[in-house]
Amino acid sequence: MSAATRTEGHAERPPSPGIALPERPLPVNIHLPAARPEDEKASTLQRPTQEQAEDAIRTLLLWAGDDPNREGLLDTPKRVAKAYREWFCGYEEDPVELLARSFEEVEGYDEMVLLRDIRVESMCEHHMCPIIGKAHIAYLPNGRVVGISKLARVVEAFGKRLQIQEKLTAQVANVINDVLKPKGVAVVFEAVHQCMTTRGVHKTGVSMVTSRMLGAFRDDASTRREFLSMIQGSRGAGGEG
Ligand SMILES: Nc1nc2c(ncn2[C@@H]2O[C@H](COP(=O)(O)OP(=O)(O)OP(=O)(O)O)[C@@H](O)[C@H]2O)c(=O)[nH]1
Ligand SMILES: [Zn+2]
Repeated sequence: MSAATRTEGHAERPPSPGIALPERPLPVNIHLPAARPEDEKASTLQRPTQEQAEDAIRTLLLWAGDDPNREGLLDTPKRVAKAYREWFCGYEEDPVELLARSFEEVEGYDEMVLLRDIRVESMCEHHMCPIIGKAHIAYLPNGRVVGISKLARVVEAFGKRLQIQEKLTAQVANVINDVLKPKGVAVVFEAVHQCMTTRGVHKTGVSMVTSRMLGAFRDDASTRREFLSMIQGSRGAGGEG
């Protein structure tokens, strides 16, 4: 379906005041990092206008079987377009930049740093349904540490995109490893996929667990065990989704 699809009655719609648009303008070109350098060209896309995005949502309202021109739905395209700015704000973030500032005055601290139970809100790229859960991130510093909130920000930056959980897990671990160059990184995600609970197979109480271990966490079983035992008490995706 084209994002620019128009629906009947669009021209007669009254203006819909009252919904403030986000202040920060979106870049017109969408640049997605290419998996391989040869894909670089194909990954630059033109962003539709706000009007085109709202038209696309009107089309989906019709597709759902409702009338986009009834009073309750008049502002919905604008609201949904605004909500997309929140749900997908990760595309505007650079995770490398988030980790750029680190601190070396750590008095030789070289034990594990663990951030447990980081709330995860992502969106499944197959159905555009929420993925809700928790992440646990640990690393073994190699002379420097990062501000601890930055690890949670990295989860946000990759989470607030269209994802599959395996890729999300790998991206978080890889960027910490690449930028901080620690002795090891361990990342575990536990999440409920609403595409499995609210539709399709309709299985509730199921969470998906993914992990990526790098460096010492991959090579040394006792380091990995220590990490796993430290997150043991907080297992579970949080009962949501
Ligand atoms: N591996 C993986 N699969 C996911 C993730 N999120 C959703 N899926 C699955 O992606 C699959 C897409 O399967 P398809 O057969 O193409 O889509 P579908 O017909 O809607 O599948 P059903 O969900 O089984 O109804 C489904 O099995 C989903 O459960 C994820 O993060 N990782
Ligand atoms: Zn899905």
